[in-house]
Amino acid sequence: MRTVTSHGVTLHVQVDGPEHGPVVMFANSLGTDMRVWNLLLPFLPTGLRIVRFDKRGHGLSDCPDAPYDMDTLVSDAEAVIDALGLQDIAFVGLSIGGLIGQGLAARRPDALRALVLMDTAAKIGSPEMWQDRIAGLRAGGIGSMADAILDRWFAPEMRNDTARLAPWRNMLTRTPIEGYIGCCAAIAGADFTQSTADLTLPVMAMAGSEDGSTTPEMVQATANLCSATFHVIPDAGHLPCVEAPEEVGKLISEFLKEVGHV
Ligand SMILES: O=C(O)CC1=CCC(=O)O1
Repeated sequence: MRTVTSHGVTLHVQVDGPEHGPVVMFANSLGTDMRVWNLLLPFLPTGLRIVRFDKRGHGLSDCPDAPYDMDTLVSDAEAVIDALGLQDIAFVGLSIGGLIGQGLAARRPDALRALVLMDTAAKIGSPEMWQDRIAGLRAGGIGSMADAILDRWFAPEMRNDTARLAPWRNMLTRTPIEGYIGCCAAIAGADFTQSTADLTLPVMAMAGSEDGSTTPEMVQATANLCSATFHVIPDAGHLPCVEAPEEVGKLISEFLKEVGHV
């Protein structure tokens, strides 16, 4: 376990693999922490230097009061890159993590060599939708919305498997409310349509066929913006790295080979 400080906020960082291995850096989604990648990692090539961090307000990172903005979340990822001296990074971003990845690719073309956009888009939802969610969270807490959120996260087979679902429900409902709301506010204000259209690095995008949050159509529209290849993961929702880790691992491994990262 390591820590990096960004704007006075301590971020929890985990680095695994050989010091000089090709770097793959991950950014997780709203209401999850870096453990969302645990099932996927065994399906990636050996010898990678795997860098994960908990974005502010999530996991073991500090949780300042809401609201946050996307510029700050991108700066947090940049602080991790600079503190660890990372270069030639293949960045994998899930949902809000994919927004962070798009912002980072535009801001730090010197540091990123490839981007994987997983169940994300250049713009997710509308500011009104996020303000409504924030109002609901302030009124009833995350628990009051957990069923609706899990319906978007997972396809029916996993949703109906109480034991398999339990750790993810617990991860979601144990997310600090300020951290969750802070990130909702950041998503509400983020629109990378223009800068993502200007990206020149290789990008691969994917979406779970049953994703109720960033639908395959939304993800494909963002893939088209930046000439990314696009894949649909059958029978998976918003977190295909959890529901279909082997298939996601195969796609990422092939992409890393295609771009000469491994
Ligand atoms: O809760 C959702 O709708 C899923 C989601 C949207 C952005 C994110 O990171 O997760």
